[in-house]
Amino acid sequence: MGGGREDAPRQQLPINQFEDQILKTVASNSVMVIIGETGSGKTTQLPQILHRAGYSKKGIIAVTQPRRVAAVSVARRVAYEMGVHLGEEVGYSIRFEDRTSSRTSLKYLTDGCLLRECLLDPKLSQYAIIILDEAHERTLNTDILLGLLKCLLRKGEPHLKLVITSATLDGQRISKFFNACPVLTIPGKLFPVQILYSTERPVSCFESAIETAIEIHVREPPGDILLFMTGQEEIEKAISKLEEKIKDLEEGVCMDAILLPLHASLPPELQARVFDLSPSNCRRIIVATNVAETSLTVDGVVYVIDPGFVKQRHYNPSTGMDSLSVVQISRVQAIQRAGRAGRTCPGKCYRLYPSSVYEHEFLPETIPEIQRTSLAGTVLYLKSLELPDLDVLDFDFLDQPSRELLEDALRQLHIIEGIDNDGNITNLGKQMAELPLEPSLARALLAAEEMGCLSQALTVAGMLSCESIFHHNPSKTRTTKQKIEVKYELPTGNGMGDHVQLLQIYEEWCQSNYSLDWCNNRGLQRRSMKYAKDVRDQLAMIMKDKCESLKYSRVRMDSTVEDFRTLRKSLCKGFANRLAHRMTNHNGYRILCHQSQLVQIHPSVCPLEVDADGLLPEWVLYHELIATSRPYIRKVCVVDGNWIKSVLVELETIDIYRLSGKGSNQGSDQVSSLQCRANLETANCTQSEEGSLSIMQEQSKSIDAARARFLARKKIKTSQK
Ligand SMILES: Nc1ncnc2c1ncn2[C@@H]1O[C@H](COP(=O)(O)OP(=O)(O)OP(=O)(O)O)[C@@H](O)[C@H]1O
Repeated sequence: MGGGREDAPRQQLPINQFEDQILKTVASNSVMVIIGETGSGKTTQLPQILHRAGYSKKGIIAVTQPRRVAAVSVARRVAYEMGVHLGEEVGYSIRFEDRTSSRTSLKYLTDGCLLRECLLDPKLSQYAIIILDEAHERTLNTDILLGLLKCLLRKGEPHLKLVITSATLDGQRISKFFNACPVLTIPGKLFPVQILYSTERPVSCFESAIETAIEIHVREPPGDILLFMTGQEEIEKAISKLEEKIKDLEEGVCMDAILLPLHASLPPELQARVFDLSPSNCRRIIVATNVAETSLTVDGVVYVIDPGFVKQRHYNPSTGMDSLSVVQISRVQAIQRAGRAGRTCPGKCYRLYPSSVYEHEFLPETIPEIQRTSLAGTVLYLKSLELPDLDVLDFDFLDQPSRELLEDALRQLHIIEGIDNDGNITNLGKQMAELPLEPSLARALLAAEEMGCLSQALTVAGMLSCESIFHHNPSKTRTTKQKIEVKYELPTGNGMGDHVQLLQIYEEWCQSNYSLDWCNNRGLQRRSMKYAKDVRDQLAMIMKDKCESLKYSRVRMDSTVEDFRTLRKSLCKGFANRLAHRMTNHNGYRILCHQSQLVQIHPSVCPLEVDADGLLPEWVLYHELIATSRPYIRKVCVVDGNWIKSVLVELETIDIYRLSGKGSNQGSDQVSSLQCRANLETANCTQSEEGSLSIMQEQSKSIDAARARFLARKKIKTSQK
């Protein structure tokens, strides 16, 4: 097999038995779908098959992955199999990290990276073949790529071929989307996985997961365990619980254990630890979120524990609110999870739910992200491509997002000046789309460049890009200070909010020469700070290419109150769509852009200035509006009402009909902008628990509606069968 390393099982991988058939189909078609079981070799072998057949002489073979961890680990594996150095013939490209060279012929990259490349080269001329891998995940980016590539191939790009692969996707539906392209189904996998169901749903899934892990550890033969949890906090809790329980086990009753977390906000070097082989006579227990669900082969994993839940973000366009809720996984996800076992030897998957739940309660597929996320970035992106026949509202998506989501995106973009009154992309909008940031943050950077505070804005963008720089939520830090051993207080943001505080923290850290001790003594995670620095450096490079004011992008260490003020003004430009106004007599806020939202400042926000009556600032902007136990705004910055006057006028005049290219209308769709005005005028009414409750109810109704729409589509499909 090529000039790379030989190992028997690799030759036996099911996909390698279909080499001739795959090559014949690719040769005579521009698009094809390959459905093969988990572990059949789609991700690692298919690109090598095409490479051996000479396709990489015509251009690069690209393989997209929805997740960064997968792109990196699979590229590493394929480089190893081919016996080449990573970054040369085989490389990867993820946001803020490119490990490819002019010799690269197999390139693993995240779907987001490929989308960015389309901006610079809409014909993707350097590629011979694009493999859209893990299409079943239905990430927003993969869905956009499906539509764009369809558009590109329809125009007849003879140099380009497309292969869509999945273990569990409905191949016929994709085939129909691509004019009945051929579907090749590859049966079989290398090793069997035994599925074990619980007889009933446990009272506590968490406890049951811990017990199952301990039981496997005590009773089952050697082999690593992969346990799925819903988020970082739960993972940390599970690891300390497992630690306790393992310590309590009698000596000699079982082998040693190594506990490893795996989640997206873990820095790459710690993520990579799960791919190291375990020392002999030692069992690794990997506790992971769904980042470990697809694509990954963690050599040594024999046992998978699947509690059947996942944390899912859901955006409601009528409230502008994101909710992060724990929901049941889909059957596709359950299959993927089980597929993490049985890759290098036979395995077992413990499903902590009965088979009836799997059959009757789980959705067949995951609701596509495009139907449950804010589409401002997507719409801006599509508009920036300026394809002559592309109408964003009628873009050919595999599953159409709701009209409400698309119109919400247009409204957001108009407020931050990314599109004009007729819905056309502005020059600013084009520049925003070129930055690898969400539109609001991109707009704020551009405004900062104009106002002379680019250095500060770059720092804030870097700091906002990490999940949390604090070892713990700062509100908790204050109460458990003794435990965390915080020796020095952090800067406070001078009452102006989180953005200023983040800037002050970074500048002080910079003064300490990026010292580890400085972080430790202040309860900060050095890794997150380092990540913020890397992102800041990358953004500074990008801005340097875009404009000539690099002198401003070097880290300033001495920002003054005047600089804080300019920074806050520039943030107003980007976050004009995320402004909140305090109610007259108490500290509840109303969201401006979305029909009288009532929200509160999240406890994690740094202390804001209060007036003599104990009232918080009148105007704030926020980074996140999220429904947890109640609707909260997080990452908040104090602004001056005088800076946002033009936004308030703008909000009154938005004409959604015109924005969506349907001419002008003075009718009902203006209601929401007028509502914003009404919100301001009636801002003296009191916020009540019912207010919060009704928002939560609204949110859950919206999740239900998305689910119902999804199921309706499934029903139609079944009845057509
Ligand atoms: N890092 C690795 N270490 C050991 N074996 C590996 C590794 N990566 C892949 N393999 C072997 O190659 C097989 C095929 O992996 P590959 O990722 O190509 O499958 P796949 O069909 O893409 O699976 P999935 O649908 O789960 O992504 C694995 O089952 C395993 O036997």
